[in-house]
Amino acid sequence: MLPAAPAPINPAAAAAPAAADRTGVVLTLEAVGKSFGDNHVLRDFTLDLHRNENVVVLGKSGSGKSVLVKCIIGLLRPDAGRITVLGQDLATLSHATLDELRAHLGFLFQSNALYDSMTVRENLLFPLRRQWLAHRRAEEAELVRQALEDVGLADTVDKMPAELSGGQRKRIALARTLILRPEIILYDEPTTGLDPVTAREISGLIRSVQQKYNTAAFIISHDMDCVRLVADRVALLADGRCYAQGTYEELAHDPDQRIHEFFV
Ligand SMILES: Nc1ncnc2c1ncn2[C@@H]1O[C@H](COP(=O)(O)OP(=O)(O)OP(=O)(O)O)[C@@H](O)[C@H]1O
Repeated sequence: MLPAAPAPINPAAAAAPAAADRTGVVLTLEAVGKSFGDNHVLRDFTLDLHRNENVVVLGKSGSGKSVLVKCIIGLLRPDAGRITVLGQDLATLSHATLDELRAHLGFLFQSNALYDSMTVRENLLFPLRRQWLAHRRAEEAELVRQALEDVGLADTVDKMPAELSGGQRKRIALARTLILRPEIILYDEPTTGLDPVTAREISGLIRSVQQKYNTAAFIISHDMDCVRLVADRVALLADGRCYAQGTYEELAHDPDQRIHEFFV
């Protein structure tokens, strides 16, 4: 069971799992290229993500992080290279198969994308019903309870999003993602707009989710405190490629100026 929020994050609990099983590759980006006219946003971008691994992609504004995420979820088609998600080459998939594959991916958007006119319970039920998991109807209440407990907000089930704080809305958005038990979660700037304490709690929660569900996460973040807390590996996107990758500590001590400037 995950620690109830908003318990202070224990740095030890937020550390990388010591004996994590990282044998399986769940996402492969091989020499991915994407241009818009003369704007060559991605050129030869290569990166792997393993099961139970959190990879954070760093990059300057406009470097192509969102384009990369859109390519991974099949909203944009790369001009070059190959993207394999859970063993499936995206370029070969029909719309229907791509939709099925997306059911194994969770997204946490910067905006949270909660439905304001729905209660927390209805927000959580929405993805279940959209995925036509009708056979699970009997379990729905339990799934909602478990997902809310995972994010430490079991008592908010009948509230409206407008009644919640920014940090609570982020947690509910994560609960809504977790309810489908995704194998990979994509986080887009998960701590943007939150105060430092709440941001740290969300970072701890990202770690807790990883440890409880063995999920892999592909995380876009500018918040270096979040990066330090959640990343097993950091990849730097520059000039359209994976300019450098390593642990937070490795990159933080790299003398290369282009890497160093993110860590000062
Ligand atoms: N649909 C599109 N059509 C044309 N150009 C696009 C499109 N989507 C993105 N771009 C361009 O691709 C480049 C990278 O954009 P992207 O949004 O991926 O940057 P980012 O790294 O996510 O930036 P930020 O950190 O500011 O969100 C930008 O020059 C942008 O104008």
